[in-house]
Amino acid sequence: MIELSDVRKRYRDTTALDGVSLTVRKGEVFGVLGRSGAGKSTLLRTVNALERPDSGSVRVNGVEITTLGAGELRKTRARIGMVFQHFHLVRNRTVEANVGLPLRISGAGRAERKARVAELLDVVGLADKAKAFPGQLSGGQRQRVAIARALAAKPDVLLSDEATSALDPDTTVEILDLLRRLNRELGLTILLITHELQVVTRICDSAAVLDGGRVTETGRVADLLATPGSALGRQAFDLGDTVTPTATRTADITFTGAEVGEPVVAALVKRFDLDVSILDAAVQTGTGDDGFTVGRLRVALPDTPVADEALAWLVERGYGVSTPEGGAR
Ligand SMILES: Nc1ncnc2c1ncn2[C@@H]1O[C@H](COP(=O)(O)OP(=O)(O)OP(=O)(O)O)[C@@H](O)[C@H]1O
Repeated sequence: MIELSDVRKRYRDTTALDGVSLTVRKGEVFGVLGRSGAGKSTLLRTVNALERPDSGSVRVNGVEITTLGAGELRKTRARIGMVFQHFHLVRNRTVEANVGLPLRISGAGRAERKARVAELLDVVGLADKAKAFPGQLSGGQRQRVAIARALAAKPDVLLSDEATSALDPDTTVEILDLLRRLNRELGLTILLITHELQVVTRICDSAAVLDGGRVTETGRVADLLATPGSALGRQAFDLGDTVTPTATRTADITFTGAEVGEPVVAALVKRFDLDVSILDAAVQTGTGDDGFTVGRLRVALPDTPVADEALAWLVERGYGVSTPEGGAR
């Protein structure tokens, strides 16, 4: 659906994108996670052709957009919706006028506009706010209006530029869940950029971590979380700097949905007669890939050959085992 291949972009002495390749499949929610300055906005702007990369290929729906002329570009852009951190609504227009704006621009008649706007406001849960002005709405409601407007032209792709960064935690969750629902119900492909890990773990099927203009890891979110040594997993399971008692070793055991209920510590104690202490634990659940649960447990074990054997046994059974520094065992 969206395919970037070796995309490079420099601004004078700054390399914003340094050979970015990634694939967003049709119908998925894909998150690009990165710190400020990582290149996220530049990446998003290359996808809707607001920015032309210096080199590399950007394909949207099979169309190479880096070489399109103005007319073709307008057509392609019409199939791409966009939402922003600060909503960008027209203040002195009502909610319904804001949502109907793209339809007015594309020349839709009054009756068609009215029907479509009513439908869109219903979808985002704001049917009762049609006559309100943006200034009378909460941040979350404004973002719903912006989402309705982005959907007006029935795009195949929605690009989200930090859509929840200006919202409080509860409203963030509401907007994320709305995006997820739109993805499911409309089959909408969503590419979002964010610096918030929670956005990725909560609604994304797949993700890429962007650092210094490079993709440092990419894949399905559940797989990235389950992979020992992944940066996403390290951030998500922030197990901290737990002190290892002397004469023991520390191991991180990562488990996925199917294994969550298994008493792994009890198994180690019983089967290997080991003295195991739980130092820390965290679980991540997401709606990506129709729901996943991945957990990580930090344990202290005696530094003995039996402990080696026990950890190898866990690996054989499909658990991820790593040292807390992040290196895979
Ligand atoms: N128009 C521009 N001119 C010069 N430098 C730019 C321009 N746009 C971006 N940059 C630089 O490119 C790098 C990547 O910027 P970009 O805005 O893509 O990062 P970002 O991850 O979106 O950051 P943020 O989350 O702070 O918006 C930064 O070093 C930035 O200063």
